[in-house]
Amino acid sequence: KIRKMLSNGVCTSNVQLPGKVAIVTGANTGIGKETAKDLAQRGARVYLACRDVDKGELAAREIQAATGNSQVFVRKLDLADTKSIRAFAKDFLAEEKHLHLLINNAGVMMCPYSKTADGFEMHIGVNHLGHFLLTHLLLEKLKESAPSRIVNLSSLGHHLGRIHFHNLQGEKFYSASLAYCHSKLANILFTKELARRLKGSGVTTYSVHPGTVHSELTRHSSIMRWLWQLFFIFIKTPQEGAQTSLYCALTEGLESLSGSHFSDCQLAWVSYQGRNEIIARRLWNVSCDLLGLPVDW
Ligand SMILES: NC(=O)C1=CN([C@@H]2O[C@H](COP(=O)(O)OP(=O)(O)OC[C@H]3O[C@@H](n4cnc5c(N)ncnc54)[C@H](OP(=O)(O)O)[C@@H]3O)[C@@H](O)[C@H]2O)C=CC1
Ligand SMILES: CC1=C(/C=C/C(C)=C/C=C/C(C)=C/C=O)C(C)(C)CCC1
Repeated sequence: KIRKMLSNGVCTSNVQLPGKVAIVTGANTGIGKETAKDLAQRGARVYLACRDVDKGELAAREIQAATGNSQVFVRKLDLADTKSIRAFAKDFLAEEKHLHLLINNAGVMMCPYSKTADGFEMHIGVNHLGHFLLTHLLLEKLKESAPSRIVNLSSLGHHLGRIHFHNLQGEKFYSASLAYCHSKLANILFTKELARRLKGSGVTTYSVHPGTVHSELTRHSSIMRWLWQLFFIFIKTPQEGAQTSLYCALTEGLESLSGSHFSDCQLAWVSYQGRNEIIARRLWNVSCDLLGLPVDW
């Protein structure tokens, strides 16, 4: 009861999604799985974009059984490898005529220093650059399918984040927890800049702090796992953690708030850096440069 009282924010939308197509990244577990389940329950065709297809298949079967929706598919997507991201997008674009919801949910936290296949530091590489490239590759389809939405999972931790352009890959100095926060700030800046560029396109975008949620995110930190267990009463279930993503994906009339940050199904405060349009534009340009993309898309 106490936890229910503390975990504010329930997506109360009754919107049904027959004929709608959604992608949820990192949907084999945690918040992503619950988000995918809810979208499937509403009748959407849901693609679980997972780096481990076997884990994805288990989740898909569970979702199909729970919702009675057989239109739940698993596709391989490793956000730590731009080749995998491009292959995922190519196959999806060949397979589907529409894309109405892109939930950029997958994430890693507090990894020991490591690099993606393309040499990016793991947090910025997976959490920001991977989703940046994925969004780029799917944007035309989202525009063609408008009204459509992109939801980016960020975190309260973005408040501790800074974009150190001279050390974006953590090569000069590295802290596993701060690297996570930097990448979550990048998610917010990406959302803001994307919203600005998408004005009038019918595609809107939102960033989300899901709350503090029981999941596998703490896998790299025994202290975090211990804290989560000790204070379990304050920690949301993945289903509760999915509510703000669902709110942003489904709530009618949210279009004018494109680019905003949400927590507990309401507008949430963003750090000073997270509101800085100059940093947002510079991060956009640097991200395009790193990924070999044109700046205007
Ligand atoms: N839990 C929390 O308290 C909070 C979570 N968030 C954010 O919510 C989002 C979901 O997290 P949560 O459900 O808690 O965490 P989980 O660790 O439970 O789930 C993360 C998902 O991301 C996937 N993933 C990780 N790396 C990659 C990759 N390289 N390519 C594709 N998928 C990948 C994981 O796959 P696999 O199972 O194969 O590892 C898993 O499916 C994250 O973006 C996180 O930052 C924000 C604030 C708080
Ligand atoms: C201070 C405090 C807590 C708060 C933890 C917070 C605020 C964690 C945030 C985690 C994030 C943002 C993770 C992923 O992005 C607990 C553990 C509830 C227990 C009580 C003491």
